[in-house]
Amino acid sequence: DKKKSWSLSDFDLGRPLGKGKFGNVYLAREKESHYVVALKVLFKSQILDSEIEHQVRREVEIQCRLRHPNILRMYGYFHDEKRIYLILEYAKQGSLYKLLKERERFDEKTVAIYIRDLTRALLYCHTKKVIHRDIKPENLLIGHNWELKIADFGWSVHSPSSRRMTLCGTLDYLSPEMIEGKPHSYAVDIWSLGVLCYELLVGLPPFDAKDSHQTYRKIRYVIIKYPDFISEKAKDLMGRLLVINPEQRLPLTNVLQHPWITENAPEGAVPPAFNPEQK
Ligand SMILES: COc1ccc(/C=N/Nc2[nH]nc(C)c2C(=O)Nc2cccc(NC(C)=O)c2)cc1
Repeated sequence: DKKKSWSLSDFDLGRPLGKGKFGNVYLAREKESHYVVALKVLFKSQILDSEIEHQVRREVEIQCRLRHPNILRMYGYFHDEKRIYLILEYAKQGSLYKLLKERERFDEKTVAIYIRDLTRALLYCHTKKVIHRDIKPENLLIGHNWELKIADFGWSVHSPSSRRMTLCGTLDYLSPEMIEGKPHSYAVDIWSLGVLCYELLVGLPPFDAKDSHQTYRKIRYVIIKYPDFISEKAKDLMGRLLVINPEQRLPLTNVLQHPWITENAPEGAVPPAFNPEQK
């Protein structure tokens, strides 16, 4: 419940789920209800040194307000003298990044389901005036029933924004306007939807290159090669998302009506269970 103020003594701590730059994520169980959560522990010292306090504050205020089946819930937060603790939903299967590494790439029906669910989550975010700005496999978690959850709103902002991004992590998902430091809007999430669709189908991001200059160049001129196993309809959708001019990108509502989505992810279709032995 919202009123309660939480503290570490309310939880039994479990195994570490992952180690991040600013702290670690632990499996945890609330003592009274036995409810299982993920506790993201951030070190205040690290946050103050990196001057990302505003970013953490924004991540909390945004993620606490969002309620959607494909967005990882934040139930609350608390802090002690050294650390900030974010009480997050536990997504059992881990990151889509891990799953993609294990399976190399996914079939078109699975990818269409993930793109459908992600599009619905982004539509919801955009109605709440939130741009995620950092959609990539590392920031997408997979729940108990293999459903996709957008996590890590550390980079999200209230639109419109032209906040300079210190470029950390992969460049592969940056849109042309973000590379040029131009004011950007919701359309950056539409661009990254196209990048993600390609990477899930192929196993490599579309603008992958040996160095960042080549990646920049490929992004700015949208230089993409589609392997021949990609269907015409999938290519058509990606071609309408990976468009230089943000205004000309396919609006999210039209993504849900695209034939590749309606034919491969019909209403009610759910992601397949990935059994470890299924290769
Ligand atoms: C290493 O194998 C793993 C298998 C499953 C998990 C599940 N993580 N689930 C989560 N639920 N809510 C949150 C937040 C998380 C989470 O942050 N996971 C996480 C964090 C950092 C790295 C990873 N790594 C992987 C491989 O998933 C997962 C985490 C690790």
